[in-house]
Amino acid sequence: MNRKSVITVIVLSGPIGAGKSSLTSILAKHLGSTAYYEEVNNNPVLPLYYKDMKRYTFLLNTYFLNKRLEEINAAAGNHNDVLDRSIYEDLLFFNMNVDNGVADPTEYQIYHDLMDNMMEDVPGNPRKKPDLLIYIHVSLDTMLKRIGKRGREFEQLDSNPGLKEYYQNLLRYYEPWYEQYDVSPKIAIDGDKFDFVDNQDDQDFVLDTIDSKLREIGNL
Ligand SMILES: Nc1ncnc2c1ncn2[C@@H]1O[C@H](COP(=O)(O)OP(=O)(O)OP(=O)(O)O)[C@@H](O)[C@H]1O
Repeated sequence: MNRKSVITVIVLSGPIGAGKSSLTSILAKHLGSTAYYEEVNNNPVLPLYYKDMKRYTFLLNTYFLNKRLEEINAAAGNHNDVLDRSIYEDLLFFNMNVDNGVADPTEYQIYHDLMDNMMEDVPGNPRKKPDLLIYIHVSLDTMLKRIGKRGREFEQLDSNPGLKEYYQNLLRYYEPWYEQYDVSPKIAIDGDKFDFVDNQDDQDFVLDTIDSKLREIGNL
Protein backbone atom coordinates (compact mmCIF):
# COMPACT_ATOMS: atom_id res chain seq x y z
CA MET A 1 0.00 0.00 0.00
CA ASN A 2 1.35 3.40 -0.96
CA ARG A 3 0.72 5.27 2.26
CA LYS A 4 1.17 8.95 2.79
CA SER A 5 3.60 9.76 5.57
CA VAL A 6 1.11 12.06 7.29
CA ILE A 7 -1.20 10.94 10.06
CA THR A 8 -4.83 10.52 9.04
CA VAL A 9 -8.06 9.84 10.91
CA ILE A 10 -11.43 8.60 9.64
CA VAL A 11 -14.67 9.21 11.58
CA LEU A 12 -18.06 7.56 11.27
CA SER A 13 -21.31 9.47 11.70
CA GLY A 14 -25.02 8.74 11.52
CA PRO A 15 -28.12 8.22 13.67
CA ILE A 16 -28.50 5.78 16.56
CA GLY A 17 -28.24 2.22 15.29
CA ALA A 18 -27.01 3.23 11.82
CA GLY A 19 -24.18 0.70 12.10
CA LYS A 20 -21.30 3.04 12.90
CA SER A 21 -19.59 0.67 15.34
CA SER A 22 -19.91 -2.28 12.96
CA LEU A 23 -18.53 -0.37 9.98
CA THR A 24 -15.74 0.97 12.20
CA SER A 25 -14.57 -2.60 12.96
CA ILE A 26 -14.94 -3.74 9.34
CA LEU A 27 -13.11 -0.72 7.96
CA ALA A 28 -10.25 -0.75 10.49
CA LYS A 29 -9.70 -4.46 9.81
CA HIS A 30 -9.72 -3.78 6.06
CA LEU A 31 -7.22 -0.92 6.39
CA GLY A 32 -5.07 -2.65 9.02
CA SER A 33 -5.55 0.28 11.39
CA THR A 34 -6.99 0.69 14.90
CA ALA A 35 -10.67 1.14 15.73
CA TYR A 36 -11.90 3.36 18.58
CA TYR A 37 -15.33 2.85 20.11
CA GLU A 38 -17.54 4.96 22.27
CA GLU A 39 -18.34 2.92 25.40
CA VAL A 40 -22.11 3.17 25.54
CA ASN A 41 -22.68 0.55 28.25
CA ASN A 42 -20.26 2.14 30.72
CA ASN A 43 -21.52 5.66 30.14
CA PRO A 44 -22.81 6.82 33.56
CA VAL A 45 -24.76 9.80 32.16
CA LEU A 46 -26.72 8.25 29.25
CA PRO A 47 -29.37 6.45 31.37
CA LEU A 48 -29.85 9.67 33.36
CA TYR A 49 -30.12 11.68 30.15
CA TYR A 50 -32.83 9.43 28.72
CA LYS A 51 -34.84 9.88 31.94
CA ASP A 52 -34.41 13.65 32.18
CA MET A 53 -33.03 15.35 29.05
CA LYS A 54 -33.67 18.83 30.38
CA ARG A 55 -31.38 18.30 33.31
CA TYR A 56 -28.66 16.18 31.71
CA THR A 57 -28.07 17.49 28.14
CA PHE A 58 -25.19 19.73 29.22
CA LEU A 59 -23.55 17.11 31.44
CA LEU A 60 -23.88 14.38 28.80
CA ASN A 61 -22.31 16.53 26.11
CA THR A 62 -19.49 17.66 28.40
CA TYR A 63 -18.87 13.98 29.20
CA PHE A 64 -18.83 13.09 25.48
CA LEU A 65 -16.58 16.02 24.61
CA ASN A 66 -14.00 14.78 27.07
CA LYS A 67 -14.25 11.14 25.92
CA ARG A 68 -14.12 11.99 22.22
CA LEU A 69 -11.08 14.20 22.70
CA GLU A 70 -9.33 11.29 24.43
CA GLU A 71 -10.05 9.12 21.37
CA ILE A 72 -9.01 11.81 18.89
CA ASN A 73 -5.71 12.29 20.72
CA ALA A 74 -5.09 8.53 20.83
CA ALA A 75 -5.85 8.14 17.11
CA ALA A 76 -3.84 11.18 16.10
CA GLY A 77 -0.54 9.25 16.15
CA ASN A 78 -1.48 6.71 13.48
CA HIS A 79 -2.55 6.31 9.87
CA ASN A 80 -6.22 5.77 8.90
CA ASP A 81 -7.41 4.93 12.42
CA VAL A 82 -11.20 4.82 12.61
CA LEU A 83 -13.41 6.49 15.24
CA ASP A 84 -16.98 5.19 15.56
CA ARG A 85 -18.54 8.62 16.19
CA SER A 86 -17.72 12.19 15.23
CA ILE A 87 -17.52 14.92 17.84
CA TYR A 88 -19.45 17.27 15.52
CA GLU A 89 -22.73 15.35 15.83
CA ASP A 90 -23.01 16.20 19.51
CA LEU A 91 -23.78 19.78 18.50
CA LEU A 92 -26.68 18.44 16.45
CA PHE A 93 -28.24 16.71 19.49
CA PHE A 94 -27.67 19.76 21.68
CA ASN A 95 -29.03 22.13 19.03
CA MET A 96 -32.15 20.01 18.60
CA ASN A 97 -32.73 20.03 22.36
CA VAL A 98 -32.45 23.82 22.41
CA ASP A 99 -34.95 24.15 19.54
CA ASN A 100 -37.37 21.89 21.41
CA GLY A 101 -37.06 23.84 24.67
CA VAL A 102 -35.27 20.93 26.36
CA ALA A 103 -31.89 22.63 26.74
CA ASP A 104 -31.01 26.21 27.53
CA PRO A 105 -29.50 28.37 24.72
CA THR A 106 -26.87 29.71 27.16
CA GLU A 107 -25.78 26.15 28.01
CA TYR A 108 -25.51 25.46 24.28
CA GLN A 109 -23.41 28.59 23.71
CA ILE A 110 -21.02 27.72 26.55
CA TYR A 111 -20.68 24.16 25.29
CA HIS A 112 -20.16 25.40 21.72
CA ASP A 113 -17.38 27.81 22.78
CA LEU A 114 -15.72 25.11 24.88
CA MET A 115 -15.77 22.72 21.93
CA ASP A 116 -14.39 25.37 19.55
CA ASN A 117 -11.52 26.07 21.93
CA MET A 118 -10.74 22.41 22.43
CA MET A 119 -10.80 21.64 18.70
CA GLU A 120 -8.78 24.67 17.66
CA ASP A 121 -5.56 23.99 15.80
CA VAL A 122 -2.81 25.27 18.06
CA PRO A 123 0.90 25.22 17.15
CA GLY A 124 2.63 22.31 18.89
CA ASN A 125 -0.59 20.27 19.30
CA PRO A 126 -1.68 17.49 16.92
CA ARG A 127 -4.39 18.48 14.45
CA LYS A 128 -7.71 17.20 15.78
CA LYS A 129 -9.87 17.42 12.67
CA PRO A 130 -10.64 14.21 10.77
CA ASP A 131 -9.42 13.59 7.23
CA LEU A 132 -12.61 11.85 6.13
CA LEU A 133 -16.13 11.70 7.56
CA ILE A 134 -18.29 8.72 6.57
CA TYR A 135 -22.01 9.29 7.07
CA ILE A 136 -24.38 6.30 7.26
CA HIS A 137 -27.86 7.30 6.24
CA VAL A 138 -30.77 5.23 7.63
CA SER A 139 -34.56 5.63 7.62
CA LEU A 140 -36.66 5.78 10.78
CA ASP A 141 -37.86 2.25 10.09
CA THR A 142 -34.32 0.84 10.02
CA MET A 143 -33.34 2.90 13.05
CA LEU A 144 -36.29 1.66 15.14
CA LYS A 145 -35.73 -1.97 14.12
CA ARG A 146 -32.06 -1.80 15.13
CA ILE A 147 -32.81 -0.04 18.42
CA GLY A 148 -35.36 -2.76 19.22
CA LYS A 149 -33.06 -5.60 18.19
CA ARG A 150 -30.11 -4.29 20.17
CA GLY A 151 -32.31 -3.84 23.23
CA ARG A 152 -30.47 -1.14 25.18
CA GLU A 153 -32.92 -0.54 28.02
CA PHE A 154 -32.91 3.27 28.04
CA GLU A 155 -33.45 3.56 24.23
CA GLN A 156 -36.61 1.41 24.10
CA LEU A 157 -39.99 2.79 23.05
CA ASP A 158 -41.87 0.32 25.30
CA SER A 159 -40.68 2.07 28.43
CA ASN A 160 -40.90 5.57 26.91
CA PRO A 161 -43.20 5.96 23.87
CA GLY A 162 -42.25 9.67 23.61
CA LEU A 163 -38.88 8.56 22.28
CA LYS A 164 -40.39 7.86 18.86
CA GLU A 165 -40.85 11.60 18.33
CA TYR A 166 -37.30 12.21 19.60
CA TYR A 167 -35.91 9.71 17.06
CA GLN A 168 -38.05 11.17 14.26
CA ASN A 169 -36.77 14.63 15.10
CA LEU A 170 -33.18 13.45 15.19
CA LEU A 171 -33.44 12.16 11.64
CA ARG A 172 -34.79 15.53 10.51
CA TYR A 173 -31.66 17.17 11.91
CA TYR A 174 -29.19 14.65 10.51
CA GLU A 175 -29.62 15.24 6.74
CA PRO A 176 -29.09 19.05 6.84
CA TRP A 177 -26.26 18.50 9.33
CA TYR A 178 -24.46 16.24 6.86
CA GLU A 179 -25.11 18.66 3.97
CA GLN A 180 -23.54 21.59 5.80
CA TYR A 181 -20.63 19.60 7.32
CA ASP A 182 -17.44 21.08 5.85
CA VAL A 183 -14.64 20.28 8.30
CA SER A 184 -13.19 17.52 6.07
CA PRO A 185 -13.98 15.55 2.90
CA LYS A 186 -17.10 13.43 3.40
CA ILE A 187 -18.93 10.49 1.91
CA ALA A 188 -22.45 9.07 2.47
CA ILE A 189 -23.36 5.38 2.60
CA ASP A 190 -26.95 4.20 2.22
CA GLY A 191 -27.44 2.06 5.33
CA ASP A 192 -30.94 0.99 4.26
CA LYS A 193 -29.75 -0.36 0.92
CA PHE A 194 -26.40 -1.87 1.87
CA ASP A 195 -26.23 -4.49 4.59
CA PHE A 196 -22.47 -4.27 5.12
CA VAL A 197 -22.67 -6.47 8.24
CA ASP A 198 -24.34 -9.63 6.95
CA ASN A 199 -24.05 -9.42 3.15
CA GLN A 200 -20.55 -9.90 1.75
CA ASP A 201 -21.33 -8.30 -1.65
CA ASP A 202 -22.73 -5.23 0.05
CA GLN A 203 -19.73 -5.07 2.36
CA ASP A 204 -17.30 -5.31 -0.58
CA PHE A 205 -19.17 -2.55 -2.39
CA VAL A 206 -19.11 -0.23 0.63
CA LEU A 207 -15.39 -0.88 1.25
CA ASP A 208 -14.61 -0.23 -2.44
CA THR A 209 -16.55 3.03 -2.27
CA ILE A 210 -14.59 4.12 0.81
CA ASP A 211 -11.27 3.02 -0.72
CA SER A 212 -11.98 5.14 -3.83
CA LYS A 213 -12.68 8.15 -1.66
CA LEU A 214 -9.50 7.54 0.38
CA ARG A 215 -7.53 7.33 -2.87
CA GLU A 216 -9.15 10.53 -4.14
CA ILE A 217 -8.07 12.44 -1.02
CA GLY A 218 -4.61 10.84 -1.06
CA ASN A 219 -4.93 8.61 2.02
CA LEU A 220 -4.42 5.26 0.31
N1 LIG B 1 -24.51 14.27 21.97
C1 LIG B 1 -25.45 13.40 22.32
N2 LIG B 1 -26.55 13.83 22.94
C2 LIG B 1 -27.53 12.96 23.29
N3 LIG B 1 -27.44 11.63 23.11
C3 LIG B 1 -26.36 11.16 22.50
C4 LIG B 1 -25.30 12.02 22.04
N4 LIG B 1 -24.34 11.25 21.47
C5 LIG B 1 -24.79 9.99 21.55
N5 LIG B 1 -25.98 9.93 22.17
C6 LIG B 1 -26.73 8.71 22.50
O1 LIG B 1 -25.79 7.70 22.83
C7 LIG B 1 -26.26 6.41 22.40
C8 LIG B 1 -25.21 5.81 21.49
O2 LIG B 1 -25.24 6.57 20.30
P1 LIG B 1 -24.45 6.28 18.98
O3 LIG B 1 -25.32 6.67 17.85
O4 LIG B 1 -23.14 6.94 19.07
O5 LIG B 1 -24.11 4.74 19.00
P2 LIG B 1 -24.89 3.51 18.47
O6 LIG B 1 -26.35 3.71 18.68
O7 LIG B 1 -24.23 2.33 19.11
O8 LIG B 1 -24.60 3.58 16.95
P3 LIG B 1 -24.30 2.46 15.89
O9 LIG B 1 -25.32 1.38 16.06
O10 LIG B 1 -24.45 3.22 14.61
O11 LIG B 1 -22.92 1.97 16.13
C9 LIG B 1 -27.60 6.67 21.71
O12 LIG B 1 -28.63 6.41 22.61
C10 LIG B 1 -27.52 8.16 21.35
O13 LIG B 1 -28.78 8.74 21.28
